[in-house]
This record gives sequence, structure tokens and C-alpha cells, in this order.
Amino acid sequence: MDILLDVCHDEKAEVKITRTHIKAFFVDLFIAGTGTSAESMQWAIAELINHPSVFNKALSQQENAAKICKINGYDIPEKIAVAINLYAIMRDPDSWDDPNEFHPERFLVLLNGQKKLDQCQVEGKGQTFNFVPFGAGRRGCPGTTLAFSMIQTAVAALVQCFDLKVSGEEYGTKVDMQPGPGMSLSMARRLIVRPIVHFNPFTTSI
Ligand code: HEM
Repeated sequence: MDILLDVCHDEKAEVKITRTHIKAFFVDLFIAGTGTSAESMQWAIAELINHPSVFNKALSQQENAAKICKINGYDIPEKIAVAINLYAIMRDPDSWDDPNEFHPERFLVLLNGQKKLDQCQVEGKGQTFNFVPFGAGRRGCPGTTLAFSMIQTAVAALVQCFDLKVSGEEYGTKVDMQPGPGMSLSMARRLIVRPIVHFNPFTTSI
């Protein structure tokens, strides 16, 4: 937020991001995210009240899901948390060519779930379960779409605006790619970069 406001104070800036823009953005989020969900829930509950057999079916499905089950030959007891090794799935050479190499083309999928290039190794509709960074199913990550929009926009903006060099002699010229401990795959060493501006959208008229 400070960065955005600082930009506004720069006399050279031609694109002004004001408090009104920021307030409008948050109002958008609240209106888009709250009224819509509340109204959808009201309609769904109204239909369930009017259709008791559907209500009871939904209830019995929830109760069945909380019982002992068998997955892939393994008995899963009631109330047991099951953790899937997503890292191993997404580095499995049976699913991926050169799983440890950086080939971003392998993720190019069109919005309709079609592969974009021959090199693409993701099926797109999430049915083959070889690409599962957000988990899957009922308890899959609800932030998937937001995360994709946020991360793709931020990374694209960084590439558009900066040459990024590794800072600090101890790293040499390559970034140390060792993963650190923990559930969410942090980097073992903090990423410290020296950004060199090659495009400043705030000095360009749009
Ligand atoms: C790169 C970004 C992200 C990754 C890789 C990620 C990954 C995951 C994974 C693997 C799970 C467990 C899914 C499962 O058990 O099958 C999860 C759950 C969850 N994530 Fe994310 N996530 C990301 C971003 C977000 C964001 C932006 C939000 C919210 C705005 C979010 C909210 C949640 C919540 C609430 C759960 C728990 C869902 C449940 O237990 O029912 N995540 N996430």
C-alpha cells in the first residue's frame, strides 16, 4: 500500500493511484464476494427446504463420508488425517519428462482444458491427478483461482519491469534452489535480488 501511495507522490508519475481507487477496489471485493455468496446460499437453502428428500440425501452423504473407508487397498480409520506427498507426485518420472528441469511450457493449457503445445504435460481439467499443487476434491484449496491470478500477475509484472540479478556474492550468479523444511516448500535460503528497472509503467501514459 505504501509503495502505491509513494508512487502517487512522485511528481513524474502520470498514472495516479489515489485513495479513491484503492477504496473502490475494496468495495468491489466486498460487493462481488459477499452479496453474491449470501444470495446463492439463500436460494440453495430455500430449495432444500422445499425438497426434503434432497435435503436428507445431502445429509446422509455427509454422514457416510466421515466413516471408515478403503483407498487403494489401504484401510483408512475414522477421524484420521491423510497427508498426500504432492511433491513426489509432481516429480514422478512416470508422469513427467525431466521432472527436475525447469520447462514451463509443460504447464501451457488453454482455458477450455485443451493442451496448448505438444510439450504440454498437464491435462487441464484436473482429472489425471499428476498436477496437484492445490490438492484435489472436496478439501482441495479454495484459493486456487485467486492464487493463479495473483502469482501470474505479480511474476509477469516483475519480468516486465525489472532485470533481476542475484544479490550478495555468496550466491554466485545462480540462485540456490535448495528447498527448506516445512509443509509449504519454502526456499532453504532467502531469495535476495537486485532489481534493475527496464520499464516503469508509472512514467508511461496509458
Ligand atoms: C500458491 C498458492 C497456494 C497453494 C500451492 C495452495 C495449496 C493448498 C493445498 C495443497 C491445500 C490442501 C488441499 C487438500 O488437502 O487437498 C490447501 C488448502 C487450503 N488453502 Fe490453499 N494454496 C494456495 C493459496 C491459497 C490462497 C490464496 C488461499 C486463500 C485466499 C488459500 C486457502 C486455503 C484454504 C482455506 C485451505 C483449506 C481447505 C480445506 O481444508 O477445506 N490457499 N491449499
